[in-house]
Amino acid sequence: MMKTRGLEGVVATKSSICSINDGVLRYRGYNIDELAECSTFEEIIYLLWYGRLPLKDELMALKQELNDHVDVPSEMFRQLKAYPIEHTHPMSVLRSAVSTLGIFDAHEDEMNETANKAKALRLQAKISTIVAGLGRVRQGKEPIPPRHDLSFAANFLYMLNGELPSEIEENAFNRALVLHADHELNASTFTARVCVATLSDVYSGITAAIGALKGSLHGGANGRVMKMLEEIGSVDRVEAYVDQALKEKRKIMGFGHRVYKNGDPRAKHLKDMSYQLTRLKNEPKWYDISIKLADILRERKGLLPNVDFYSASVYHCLGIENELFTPIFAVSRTAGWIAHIFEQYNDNRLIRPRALYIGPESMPYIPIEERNKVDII
Ligand SMILES: CC(=O)SCCNC(=O)CCNC(=O)[C@H](O)C(C)(C)COP(=O)(O)OP(=O)(O)OC[C@H]1O[C@@H](n2cnc3c(N)ncnc32)[C@H](O)[C@@H]1OP(=O)(O)O
Ligand SMILES: O=C([O-])CC(=O)C(=O)O
Repeated sequence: MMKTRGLEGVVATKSSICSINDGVLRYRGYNIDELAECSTFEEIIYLLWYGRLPLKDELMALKQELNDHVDVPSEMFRQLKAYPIEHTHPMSVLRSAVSTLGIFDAHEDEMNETANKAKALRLQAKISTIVAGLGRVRQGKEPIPPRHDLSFAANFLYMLNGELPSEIEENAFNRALVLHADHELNASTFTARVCVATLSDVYSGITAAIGALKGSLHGGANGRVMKMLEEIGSVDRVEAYVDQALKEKRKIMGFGHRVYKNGDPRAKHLKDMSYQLTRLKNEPKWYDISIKLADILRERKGLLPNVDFYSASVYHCLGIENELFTPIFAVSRTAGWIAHIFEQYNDNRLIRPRALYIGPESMPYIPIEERNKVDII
């Protein structure tokens, strides 16, 4: 029986989508550094789903298809407004919204490659509209209908902020989407694969994955990073904050990683973007606090920033509220989840491990009339 806590180091499946070897992250063999510099999120969707980079016309066709499906049923937003949004985390709303989207899809339970690809496309296009609309509704504003002529990144920022992003903003958001798109067998991807390995549908797989991404040990850390930076407030308060947190044995959000022990290769890109955007928006303190925090944690605990750390100040500078950071992570990771769902369907076997039972054995059943505490504990 396997006894590794949290399945650390366990190889649970074969995959040709994403690799992490010697601290180097690759999508389908392409180094993340090169993809972050050169590619668009639409290209990454193609790469993850179809296994190779697209040709020009293939990329055009994918962009067209995404744009064709970017509208969501008006009923979706009516439902969204009916949720008690003021006191519900947007990840919970998103979890319900994606599940609802499945209900509106007449082909939800159709199980063949063509139908699954069509559902994936609809989901990837619409999840962006839902998250941007949710961001608006949370601020008491009306959702803005998507445009059909913009890049994935620009359309999201347009639907959220009501104005076209600058080139710098569009590029930064595109790069963040590229960097978050997939990450081997992380907890939410594993969840999606377990779900669809029962031959459940794509919407169920993504809904399950959203539930897993929400947690603070996973994607839920990014919003909490910004909350922490705000709580710290200035560079001269960083040291005292870290001392107190470590004394109370609190986890510092955005640091540490199960797989990377010498640093997350995505963090340096987000760090550069954080520097650029905090200067551009005249809010340098978020970067300065982040740098000091990272220096102290490296010195004291050998802990290094993960993908969630610098993405916080990046999103903040793009005018996005903290609570929407994790839903945005989900918009990007949907590309990876879907690639893994396809891979799972293509060579499926039910995922059903065993547990090492450590509870009591051979307990005699005592009828309730005769039961007392001593007999049952
Ligand atoms: C997209 C993503 O999911 S990236 C991860 C996002 N999550 C976070 O940023 C939350 C903060 N980080 C963490 O909780 C962890 O580092 C995780 C969940 C990412 C990895 O967890 P694990 O691989 O299980 O490592 P584990 O929690 O056992 O940590 C090992 C040691 O480092 C410490 N440690 C790890 N991360 C942190 C942290 N962020 N702050 C303080 N201490 C930490 C642990 O307390 C533990 O110390 P101990 O051995 O003295 O008990
Ligand atoms: O791989 C992990 O465990 C978490 C992570 O960084 C991600 O999902 O991007």
